[in-house]
Amino acid sequence: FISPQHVHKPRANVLPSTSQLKVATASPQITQADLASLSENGYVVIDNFLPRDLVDDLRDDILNLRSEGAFKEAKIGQDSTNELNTNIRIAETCFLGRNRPELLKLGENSIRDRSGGLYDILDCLCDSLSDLSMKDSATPLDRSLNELLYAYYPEGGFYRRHRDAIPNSASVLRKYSLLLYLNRDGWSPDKDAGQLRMHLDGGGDECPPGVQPNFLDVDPLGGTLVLFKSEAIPHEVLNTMSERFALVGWFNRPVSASDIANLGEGGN
Ligand SMILES: O=C(O)CCC(=O)C(=O)O
Ligand SMILES: [Fe+2]
Repeated sequence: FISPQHVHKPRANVLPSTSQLKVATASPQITQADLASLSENGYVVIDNFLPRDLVDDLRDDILNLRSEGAFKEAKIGQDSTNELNTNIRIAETCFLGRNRPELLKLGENSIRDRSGGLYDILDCLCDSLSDLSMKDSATPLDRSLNELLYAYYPEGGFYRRHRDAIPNSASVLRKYSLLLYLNRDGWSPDKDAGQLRMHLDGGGDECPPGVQPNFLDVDPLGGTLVLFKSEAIPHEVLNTMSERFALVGWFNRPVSASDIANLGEGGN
C-alpha cells in the first residue's frame, strides 16, 4: 500500500458574491504567480478558478448534451490509433469547439458560446499560456490547434496512468493540459472519490523501476483548475464512486519541421 506523498489541500472558499463578480472579475484569469508555478514545477492547481454559478451551468450543459446523445464512449489515444480500451479508461466524452456544426444545431447561445462564456474564458487563458510558452521556449501557442472536450465518468469510471503528449504522434503538439472540474458542491473523498493523481516520479506510463512512487492527489472540486506541461506529468483518474464531471483541454504549439521528420521516422 502506497500512501500519497502529497495531497493538495484546497484553500478556503474565497469567492466574492455573484454581484461583485460581475463587476470585479468578468472573466476568471490566472495570475503571474500561477504561471510562474506552472513554469517551475510543471503544474499548478488553482482552487475556485471558476465561480459556482458557471460550474453549475457547465455541468447542466454536460447533462443536456448527454441527453441529446452528444457523448460517446471515450477512446484512448488521439489520432488514427484511437481504440476503445475499457481496461484503461471508462468515461464518455463530447468534443467541443466554436462552430462545431453538431453542437450548434443543439442550440446557439449556450454557456460555451455566449459572451463571457466558456470559450471566452479559455481564449483569455490561452493568451496567458501563449505568453508563458513564448517566454519559456520562444514558441507561441497555435490557438487553431487547441483541443477541448467534456468528460463524464459514470460511477465506477476511471482513467489509468497515461501521458497526454506522446513522442512521434500527433499528441506531441500538446504543450499544456487543462482540467477544469465541474462536480457538484459537497464532493467527498469517501462518497465520490475519482481524485486526479499526478505522478511526479519522472516516469512515463509507469513509475521507473527502483524509483520511489511520488504523486500529488487533487480533489476534483467544482471550480478547480489544473494546468500542467503535457509531456512532463503522467497522471490518472482514480476509481469514481459517483458520476464525475470535467472539462479537458490541450493548448497546442505549432507543427515544426522536426515534428514532420520524426513523424516520418516513427510512421510505421
Ligand atoms: O478527468 C480527469 O481528471 C483527467 C482526464 C485526462 O487525463 C485526459 O482526458 O487525458
Ligand atoms: Fe490525460
